[in-house]
Amino acid sequence: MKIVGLTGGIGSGKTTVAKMFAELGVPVYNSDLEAKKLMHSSKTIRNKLKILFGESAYLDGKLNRGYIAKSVFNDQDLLKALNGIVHPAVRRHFKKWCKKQDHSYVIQETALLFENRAQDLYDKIILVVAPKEVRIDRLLERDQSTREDILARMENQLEDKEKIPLADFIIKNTNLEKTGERVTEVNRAILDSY
Ligand SMILES: CC(C)(COP(=O)(O)OP(=O)(O)OC[C@H]1O[C@@H](n2cnc3c(N)ncnc32)[C@H](O)[C@@H]1O)[C@@H](O)C(=O)NCCC(=O)NCCS
Ligand SMILES: Nc1ncnc2c1ncn2[C@@H]1O[C@H](COP(=O)(O)OP(=O)(O)OP(=O)(O)O)[C@@H](O)[C@H]1O
Repeated sequence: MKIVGLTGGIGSGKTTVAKMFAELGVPVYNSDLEAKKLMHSSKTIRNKLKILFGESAYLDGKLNRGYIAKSVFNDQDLLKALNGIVHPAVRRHFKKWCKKQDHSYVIQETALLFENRAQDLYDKIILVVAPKEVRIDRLLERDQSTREDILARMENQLEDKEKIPLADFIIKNTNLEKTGERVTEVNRAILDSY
């Protein structure tokens, strides 16, 4: 079974594109979602996060996302420490998940693929792109975040122009119908390449 990475900057439309692949029968692993589940369910991770962020890491037993986000996206060392706790656990969990899938390829949706220099873990890499201002507008509409919050996350991610030469397939996501057509095309190209 081949492993395909699906990445893109914040608000590019990774999850939207991942759902389109899932509709074509491709098993999809959402790293953001699974990371959060692990941060909730793993006692080891909970304890490490409490040491790093104090008791405020959890609020009423639930991950205090707002507090953690505010802390890490303005502090590189803290962000590195958080990534160092969460990312290895996600990698282990993903490997186990893969063993349960039955398809010629699976997709791992992950925001920080190139940032983590994880290219070698994948057989193919799909990059979702959209203009920065479009991404910001989408996020302002979707979340309660401010422009400043969004820019702080973007600053911890590579620019599209740095990622484009490193990807096998680019999906430009500005028009949903065209994105759907491109997803069908990329799925076919991946199936034909094995
Ligand atoms: C800081 C947290 C609590 C904020 O939660 P929140 O629900 O607001 O955001 P969510 O996880 O849905 O991420 C939304 C987007 O933010 C960006 N983002 C998230 N984590 C990071 C990070 N470590 N570095 C840069 N950008 C990030 C990505 O574009 C991501 O798609 C959360 O993102 C987190 O726990 N991050 C650390 C784990 C991680 O790196 N996850 C991403 C890949 S495994
Ligand atoms: N082509 C599009 N046209 C209009 N809206 C879109 C399009 N693609 C995605 N959206 C909307 O933009 C927002 C961001 O999309 P999505 O959640 O798929 O991005 P993401 O890259 O997974 O985001 P994040 O990095 O925050 O996880 C969502 O509200 C989604 O419905």
